[in-house]
Amino acid sequence: MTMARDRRFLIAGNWKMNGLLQDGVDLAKAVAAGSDGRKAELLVCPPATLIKPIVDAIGGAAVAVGGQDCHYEDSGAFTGDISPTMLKDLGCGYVILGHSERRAYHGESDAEVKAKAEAAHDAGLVAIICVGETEAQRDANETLTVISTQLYGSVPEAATPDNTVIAYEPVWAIGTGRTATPEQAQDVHDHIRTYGMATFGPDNWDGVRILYGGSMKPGNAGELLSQPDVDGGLIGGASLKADDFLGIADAADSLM
Ligand SMILES: O=C[C@H](O)COP(=O)(O)O
Repeated sequence: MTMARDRRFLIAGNWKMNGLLQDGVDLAKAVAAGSDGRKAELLVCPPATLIKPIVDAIGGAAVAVGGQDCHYEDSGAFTGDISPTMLKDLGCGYVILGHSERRAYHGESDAEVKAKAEAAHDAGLVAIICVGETEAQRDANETLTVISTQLYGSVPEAATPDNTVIAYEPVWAIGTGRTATPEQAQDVHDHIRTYGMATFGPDNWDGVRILYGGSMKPGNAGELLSQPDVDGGLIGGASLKADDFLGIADAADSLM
C-alpha cells in the first residue's frame, strides 16, 4: 500500500506521567516555538493536570493537544476519571486510548478501549488507538494475530481517517531503547491497513494514519518514517526534550 505521503505525518508526544507545571509549560512553549512552517502535524499529550496551562501556553501555534486516556461515559460517579467531553472542553483534539501501559496496569480490555473510542468520537475527539504485541508473542510468531484481535475488539466500526489514528507500539520496544526495524514496523503497519480495509472498509482505511511507537528518536525516525505505511510516531521518552521531538518532526518534514 503506497499512498503514505497523501497522509500527513502526525508526530505525537506522549508525555506519560511526567512534568510539573513549569516543566510542562516550558516544554510546550519550546515545541510551539519550533512549529512554524511545519509540514508534519504536531501533537503533545501531557498529563491531565497540565492540559489547560499547555493549551494556553501554545496559544495560536500549530501544535494540537491531546489526553492520554478518557472514560467511556460522559459524566457520572467515576472517581478519578476524566470524560472525553472534559478533554474537548479544555481544548484537546485527540486522546490516546488503549496504550499498553493502560492495558497492563489498569486491566483495560479491547471492549473497554472500543467503548472509550466511541465516546471520544461522540465528543469530537480523534482517538489514537494503540495496539502491539509483547516480546513473548513476537517470539511465538503471534504478532499479526494479536494485532488483528486487538483491532477487531478495540476499533469502532465507524472509524474513519478523520476520527481515528492507529498506533502500533510493540511492547518490547517501549522505553527500552530497542526499536522495531523499519521492515518489522512496515510489515505490521501493512497488516493493520490490510486488516482494517478488509474489516472496516477500503474507502475508510486507505487514509487512516498508522503511527509507530517504541524508542523512536531523531536518529532512527527517518528510516522508520520512510516506510510507506508509517504515517508518524507516538513518541514517549524523546518527546520530553523539545530538541529531540522537533528533530523527529524535522525527519518527517524532510520526507514530505
Ligand atoms: O506512547 C509512547 C510509547 O509508549 C513509546 O515510548 P518510548 O518512545 O519512550 O519508547
